Amino acid sequence: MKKHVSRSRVAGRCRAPPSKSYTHRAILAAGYAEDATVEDPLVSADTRGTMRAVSAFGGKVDRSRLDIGTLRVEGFGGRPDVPVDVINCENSGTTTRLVTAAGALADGLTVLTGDDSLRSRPHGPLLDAIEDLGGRAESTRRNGQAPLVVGDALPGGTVSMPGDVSSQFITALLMAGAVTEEGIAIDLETELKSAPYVEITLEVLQAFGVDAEHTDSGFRVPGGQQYSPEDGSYSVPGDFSSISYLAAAGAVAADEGGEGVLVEGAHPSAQGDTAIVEILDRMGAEIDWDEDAGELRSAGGDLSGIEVDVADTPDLLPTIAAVGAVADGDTRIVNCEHVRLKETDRVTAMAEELGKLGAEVTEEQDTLTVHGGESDLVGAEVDGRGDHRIAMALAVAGLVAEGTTTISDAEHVDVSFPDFWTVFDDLGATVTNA
Ligand SMILES: O=C(O)C1=C[C@@H](OP(=O)(O)O)[C@@H](O)[C@H](O)C1
Ligand SMILES: C=C(OP(=O)(O)O)C(=O)O
Repeated sequence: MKKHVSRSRVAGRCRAPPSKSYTHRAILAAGYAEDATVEDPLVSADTRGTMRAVSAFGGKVDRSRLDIGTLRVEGFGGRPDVPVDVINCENSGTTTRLVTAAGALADGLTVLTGDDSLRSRPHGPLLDAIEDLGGRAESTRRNGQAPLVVGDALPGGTVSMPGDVSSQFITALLMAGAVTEEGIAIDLETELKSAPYVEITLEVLQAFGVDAEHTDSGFRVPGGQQYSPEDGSYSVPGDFSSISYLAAAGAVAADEGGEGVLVEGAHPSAQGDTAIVEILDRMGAEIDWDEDAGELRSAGGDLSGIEVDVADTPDLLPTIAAVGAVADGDTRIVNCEHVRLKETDRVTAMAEELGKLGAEVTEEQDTLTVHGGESDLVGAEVDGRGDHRIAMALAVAGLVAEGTTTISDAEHVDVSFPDFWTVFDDLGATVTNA
């Protein structure tokens, strides 16, 4: 599906969708539990994958009360059953990694696959770790990519693994490790990238009554634990990766000193992507975050380029690049090599797609520099590359580009922000179907 976005101004109130990262963890944690409700979950293509996995493992996911924001999960209670069929994780890396470790707990084999993008993403270090911990974990093509076959009742133990490919490997092992006999200790061989996502995991584990902790060399979770949330329920906060597009829209296309874009549901949490507030502020946008009210207001200003380190916040790269294309001077996005391992290589994707709009961009392996203000952006046909974040970031650039920008693969917003186009339109963006 293609969407046309024409140059427009935005303003008004909107609501952040619930966090994808918290929702995945809460649904799987509820699966590990006997019984739990997840309040305000994100229901999107990716989180439906995690729901399917919990069902495949013998849990029951009751969606009948989603109209009031409640997802009821009757868990499989500890070790999962052996699924009767292959689990299709579609486009979701989080589902794949978290379910790989869960499947390794079962007394049999679980087979996981996904779409073309997912089947090109790396899982090797997680598979090696599971093997080292006494389980079975193989890639059918022996290239570390899905389809994957995992199982054989992972007993746990201590394992060394790199931390610079995906933090989801750590999250997966911590969540599964809690129900192993021996627990799991992870020694990191490299620096940890995307570290705040492991903090999200620790926060959710704690809310489900599971102990896990940092160690000098990595993380540790004792075995033999039971998942059980206080009061039987867990409530999901708003998603700051999704908020980044709304705040960025305000920064590039809401009048300075005006009402701006006001995002509700923006409460503080462990999400590293709350850094978007400080980043847009440093770039010169008018940003006010009322943390108690959970309201973030963003309006325009004289934007200028800055240097941003995305080691902890890979999902912000497309947003920052889009704003950088509008700002004066260079925006240098450093430490971004791991952003090449997402739904698509987002470093190349943003360099090439912003280039089609007339931006000058220099791509290096670990750095993306957007030379803003060199020339005005001009609407063009751009490719969403089957990647929700590329499509949404290009929509932000489309607000400023002269004329009309046509974005392909626009339906992929369903992965993390299903209402994106409606919310964008309600804020005043001129969006039409192609
Ligand atoms: O654990 C999570 O919820 C996520 C971790 C990050 O991935 P990596 O740890 O692979 O960088 C992030 O990019 C992804 O969107 C969600
Ligand atoms: C990379 C992402 O998610 P996942 O790894 O779950 O596919 C994302 O949402 O940007």
